[in-house]
Amino acid sequence: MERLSIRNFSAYYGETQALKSVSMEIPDRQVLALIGPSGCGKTTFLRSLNRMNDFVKDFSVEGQVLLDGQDIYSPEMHPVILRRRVGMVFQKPNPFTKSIFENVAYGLRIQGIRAKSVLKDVVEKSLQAAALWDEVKDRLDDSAFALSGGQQQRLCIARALAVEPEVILLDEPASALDPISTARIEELIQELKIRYTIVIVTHNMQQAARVSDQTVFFLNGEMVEMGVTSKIFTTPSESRTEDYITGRFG
Ligand SMILES: Nc1ncnc2c1ncn2[C@@H]1O[C@H](COP(=O)(O)OP(=O)(O)OP(=O)(O)O)[C@@H](O)[C@H]1O
Repeated sequence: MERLSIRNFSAYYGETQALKSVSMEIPDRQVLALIGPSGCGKTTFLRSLNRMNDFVKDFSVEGQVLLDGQDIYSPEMHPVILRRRVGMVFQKPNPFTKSIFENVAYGLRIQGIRAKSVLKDVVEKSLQAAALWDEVKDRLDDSAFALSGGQQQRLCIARALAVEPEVILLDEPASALDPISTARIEELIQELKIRYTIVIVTHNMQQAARVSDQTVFFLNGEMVEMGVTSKIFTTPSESRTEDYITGRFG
């Protein structure tokens, strides 16, 4: 079953068209990797899935993004609730200037949840799901900035998980991390897909091949091809995909 359906979706920054009538079905509980050369529209596409682009002046869209059948750009969809359902983790870890505990509890606090027992429970579960609990359980009151970059990124993932999203968007989540931290994030993605739908932008083709079930290749705002990752990386249907993955351009 698909979690997200994208139908003839175009996006514009003013007059500049960044996405050209993209259509795809994003299945539930799988990892979808978005690949393509710089400027092809990967980030624009990712940020369109939880309306992060609403903050960009003169940004506009055409077509539809359906989350469980509901158009996320319809007036009935509240962007704050949408972003709770479709969480996002950015390229550079961006913890808040708060304790480890309060970073994870943040989303619940803004929902008005105050009960200590509930907060503690959710913080522990989220940190466990983000594979960080064992490293931080004895110092939850320390500043988030006392953590390493890789730990901070897992903290940001825990923060996203705490509000129980359905979809997690990852924008090059490991590009600022060392190889060991990167491997941990990749392992974590494999664990998370049991429960969540994951969409990841990556410049690292080996990473896309390792972590994703399906891969989509973008070029100049156009979706060239989408398919099972092993097929895209071995026998793509389109010569433009082949040129890119074999390093002939991009
Ligand atoms: N805030 C913005 N204002 C105007 N144009 C933008 C903005 N953000 C992106 N663009 C343009 O939209 C197009 C797609 O950019 P986007 O960032 O989505 O590409 P990308 O594939 O994620 O690139 P990269 O791999 O370099 O991050 C580019 O032509 C870019 O210049």
